[in-house]
Amino acid sequence: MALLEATNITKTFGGLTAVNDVTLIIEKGVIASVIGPNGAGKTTFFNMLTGIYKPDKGAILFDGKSIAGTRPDQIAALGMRRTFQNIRLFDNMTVLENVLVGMHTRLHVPFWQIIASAPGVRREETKARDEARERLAYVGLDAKREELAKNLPYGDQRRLEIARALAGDPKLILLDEPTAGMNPQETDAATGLIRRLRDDLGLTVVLIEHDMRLVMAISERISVLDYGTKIAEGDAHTIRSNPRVIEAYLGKGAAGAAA
Ligand SMILES: Nc1ncnc2c1ncn2[C@@H]1O[C@H](COP(=O)(O)OP(=O)(O)OP(=O)(O)O)[C@@H](O)[C@H]1O
Repeated sequence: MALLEATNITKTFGGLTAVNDVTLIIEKGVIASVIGPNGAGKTTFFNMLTGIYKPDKGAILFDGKSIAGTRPDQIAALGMRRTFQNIRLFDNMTVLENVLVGMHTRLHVPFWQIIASAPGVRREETKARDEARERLAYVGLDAKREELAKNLPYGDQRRLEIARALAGDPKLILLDEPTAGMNPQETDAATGLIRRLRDDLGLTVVLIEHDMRLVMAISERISVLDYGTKIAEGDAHTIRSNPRVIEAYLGKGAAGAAA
């Protein structure tokens, strides 16, 4: 069974169809990418998967459960986590606190115990801190855990977003432009990290990415959106030579010129 099955989903904003009847099936354990020119509907698509928008039409099954229209926090608790195109960290919190926030869906103490600062709460807190530090160590940021998020270099902020997404022990992680704004060294490090998420942690990874070198190197399956419609799908070799994809990126007539 696929981990994620989004079937025929559509989202319109006023007169604009941002995502048009798109189907995406993600098998467990793959690294997949969704690509397409600016405004193609990629982020809107992610926003429907993660509950930020409800699709106007279509079905989304995650791990066998129907989730279209489910709240983002509930979807996160089911094991689908994401990072954002525009980094969304709590700037004035420390690196460690940012990861602890990501774990809130998993704390198992009732609200009244938190108010009363009961021993059970302290135990949970210690456990949560240990786990958060483990995630930070995994992305290489444990030594910076007491720094404010806003003071981290850009590449570290993106890694912190990944650590926070990992804090919920997800099954599926959606990365929206994980290397945007990175220099080549940071991009190489991020590529290695994304591979390890799958190879070491067994996660399923779906990314939106504009860096074609990264997409082609890392993805087993690539889906291409253009004006909200899926125009191609397949492995890197298939996508690279698809005339509709070349046209979408380079304009009409480009496919012939590129051949
Ligand atoms: N909340 C919204 N209200 C109105 N229009 C929107 C909204 N969100 C997205 N759109 C429009 O939907 C279309 C798809 O946008 P989306 O951000 O999903 O594209 P994208 O492929 O992620 O683009 P980029 O690569 O530039 O991030 C665009 O025309 C965009 O202007």
